[in-house]
Amino acid sequence: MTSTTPARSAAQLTSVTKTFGVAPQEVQALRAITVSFNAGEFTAIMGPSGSGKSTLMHLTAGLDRATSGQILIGDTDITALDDAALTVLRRRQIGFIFQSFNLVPTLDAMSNIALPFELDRRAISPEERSWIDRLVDELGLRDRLTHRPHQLSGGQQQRVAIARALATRPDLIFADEPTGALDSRTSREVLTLLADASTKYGQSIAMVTHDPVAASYADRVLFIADGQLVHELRRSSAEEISRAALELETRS
Ligand SMILES: Nc1ncnc2c1ncn2[C@@H]1O[C@H](COP(=O)(O)OP(=O)(O)OP(=O)(O)O)[C@@H](O)[C@H]1O
Repeated sequence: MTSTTPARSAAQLTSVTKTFGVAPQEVQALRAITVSFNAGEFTAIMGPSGSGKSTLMHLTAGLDRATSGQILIGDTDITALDDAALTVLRRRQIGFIFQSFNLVPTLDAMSNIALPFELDRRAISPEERSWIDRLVDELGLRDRLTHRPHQLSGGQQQRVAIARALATRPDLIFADEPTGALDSRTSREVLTLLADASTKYGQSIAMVTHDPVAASYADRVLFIADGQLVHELRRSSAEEISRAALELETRS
């Protein structure tokens, strides 16, 4: 993308708040957050434990509802959608990579990868088939396709989860600590693949991580503290990201 091309927003949050529970026990998990995730951009989300990272991701992905504010996915205001419409939008436009992989234990690797199509009750087109073939090869899963999750290593399970999230080429991908369970070599492969998905295929990736090395693969890093956006860095080294995180922690 050149600097003259206006960035297309894959998701836009405006003054989004999220409150859990009721007074006097209520928790303000997000406090009037305004942020956009552009198409083709890889964003890392960092912040201390309990700062609201997962909540931000879950609301933007339509897995939970905001207390107030507006969330656009593409041009659609998801805060105005009913649950059925939200489920369809999520299935078609959003991919998830959870820390726990969320693979179906009774299905083999290929069936897990094809699950989003199955759930959407549609056949895989020839074009999609060749894309999936490519993912399978790039992720080194070719000789593991008939294995079920318990027959795969943690890193292989994570790669199946990543192939599944990318298979339908969703506009937006959310990843919660995607490299948490991986060794450093597999982590690098996974992060490179996520970065490629954004640059080569225009997908918008939002990744929650505690790891400055993982965050250094992103185009920008958002720092959240106490439910608010407190800092943002453009592409930075792991050292710069660590330093910023440390400064923000000592400030609070
Ligand atoms: N379902 C819930 N009910 C009540 N409080 C919640 C709920 N989910 C999150 N919270 C609270 O909201 C705040 C933000 O939580 P969140 O999980 O978004 O933080 P996080 O930054 O992702 O933390 P971590 O890095 O530890 O995963 C925390 O104080 C948490 O206890």
